[in-house]
Amino acid sequence: MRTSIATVSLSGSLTEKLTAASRAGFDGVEIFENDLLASPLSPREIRARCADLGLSVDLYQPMRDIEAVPDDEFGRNLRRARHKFELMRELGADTVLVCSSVSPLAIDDDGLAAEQLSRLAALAQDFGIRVAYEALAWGRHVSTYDHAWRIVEAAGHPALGTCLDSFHILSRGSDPKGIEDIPGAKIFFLQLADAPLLAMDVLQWSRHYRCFPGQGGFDVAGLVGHVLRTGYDGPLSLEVFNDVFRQAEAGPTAVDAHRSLLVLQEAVGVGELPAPVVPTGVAFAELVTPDAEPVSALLGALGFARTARHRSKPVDLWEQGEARILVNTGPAARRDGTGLAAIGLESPDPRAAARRAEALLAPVLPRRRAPEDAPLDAVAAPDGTELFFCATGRDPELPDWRADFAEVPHEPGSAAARIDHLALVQPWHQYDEAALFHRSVLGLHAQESVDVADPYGLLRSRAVTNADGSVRIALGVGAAPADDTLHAQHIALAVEDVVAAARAFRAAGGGLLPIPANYHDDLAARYEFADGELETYRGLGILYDRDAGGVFRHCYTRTVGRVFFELVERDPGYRGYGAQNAPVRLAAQHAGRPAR
Ligand SMILES: O=C(O)c1ccc(O)c(O)c1
Ligand SMILES: [Mg+2]
Repeated sequence: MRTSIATVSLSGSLTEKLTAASRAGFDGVEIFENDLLASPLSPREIRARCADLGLSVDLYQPMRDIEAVPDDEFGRNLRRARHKFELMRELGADTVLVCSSVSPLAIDDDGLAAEQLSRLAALAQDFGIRVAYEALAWGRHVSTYDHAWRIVEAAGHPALGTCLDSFHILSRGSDPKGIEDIPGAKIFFLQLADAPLLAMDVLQWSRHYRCFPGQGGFDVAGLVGHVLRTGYDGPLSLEVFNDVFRQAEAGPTAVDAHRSLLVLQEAVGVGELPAPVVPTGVAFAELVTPDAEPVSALLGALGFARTARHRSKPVDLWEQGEARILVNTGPAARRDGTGLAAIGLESPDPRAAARRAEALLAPVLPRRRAPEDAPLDAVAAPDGTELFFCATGRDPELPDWRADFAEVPHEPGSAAARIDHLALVQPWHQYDEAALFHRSVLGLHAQESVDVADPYGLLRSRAVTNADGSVRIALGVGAAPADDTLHAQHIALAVEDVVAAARAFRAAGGGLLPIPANYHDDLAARYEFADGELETYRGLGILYDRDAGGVFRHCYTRTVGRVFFELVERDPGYRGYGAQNAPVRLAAQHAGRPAR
């Protein structure tokens, strides 16, 4: 289907918005009047720019407070409309959106509304323009889509149809099934937006919190299904008022937006995307560091052995049980400092996984870094993390990343560990995008978002997982840029006995994050422990959580650069990540930071 986006959904000048929409692959745009008014380009020049960019002008909007008013007022409205229709002719836009009136002058009289809209449509028709009437959820007398349709139907003018907007329909709790009672040819336009489920005034909700389909709590795909069954054949158009997107760079937002429509079309059974290939485990996590020494010391104390070295690059492989960490001291590290740069995901079909990612607009990374390297499929996540699709030692037909590594002499490791989860820091404006990306590109399931108090801000975190929990990625975002997200990036290792692992780590010279005594005093109030158990936790800085499925015990290492490790002992039924304890952890990490 054709895809379109309202210019209000993107940041920047009108030309920046148009360029971003075109680059991301949209077919058309809805031009918001304010964007046009503020543009130095004339309507004709805007039309030419859109044509150059391969964009059609699918809608001009909005016209407000037109209908159901006293006759003299309506006369003035028609005069205003004539001006706009002349402008639209220059602009090359053939459909105008009219929002249901919010004016105190509007009269609660459907007959009058129908008659005046019909007169407006007659004028529009002279200009070759169609009028699409939309019910705003906060309209004065018309606030539901079925009401707007009844008025359009009563008007009975060929140049008058309705515009459906998923936000207005779903925020009001209207049943979208009734859409199927509208003839598709009378649905002149379809605007799509999702939103998080919030209990707030609907106007504020609409103007500040809309998001792209799949990023909120509405069943937008279900609504689109109803619309398609009417025979609607216009574009799927995104109209998203969102405070974050207003500030974020238009280019990435437009890509995010277009991805949401690709996923939506897949959900309603139109368009063709390669099927998701869900990862089945974590092959490795890759740290980059300009200084291998502290990272090696940390890994050594955690029980990892350096088992192999890359044949052509400054990359070491460290292993412990099933957990594998690559330590890369190449050029990227000198630029970015110590951090988590890449994740290897076990994939049943690495090529197909990459094809889906590419179809969903993920940047594809070169398959071969050097002529002698194994050809690996990899893409970049929105936060820049490189995702490698791996087949580790599974199939001689598939390239194995380990073939690039030559074993080095090492002691056999004793401890058993695997990667329980990885926590990534998202850019502040890409939290929703990150969840949609991991869900749609990787086929992971997104858990509820949790808010965690940080002494200097708020951390929001949302985990994406596969069905058996062998892939768990926590996507976090801090309120404050850069500095306060310092302590969110980490690698959590699942161990069989966290007490033994913490003791061994400490005995090997590792530094555990100290946890305040108040925390353990509170644990004593909340739970009953065996004799000495709590004292053990207190001594090691082990935190404790419990849900219906079981117990979670965990502790943290000191931070190196932007990354730290967590040791976790998870009962199989426990689903969380100890979010309950995260404020204490964050405070302890801040307290332990060198003074600035
Ligand atoms: O918030 C508004 O005023 C507004 C304007 C035009 C729309 O299409 C809409 O859904 C909302
Ligand atoms: Mg709308």
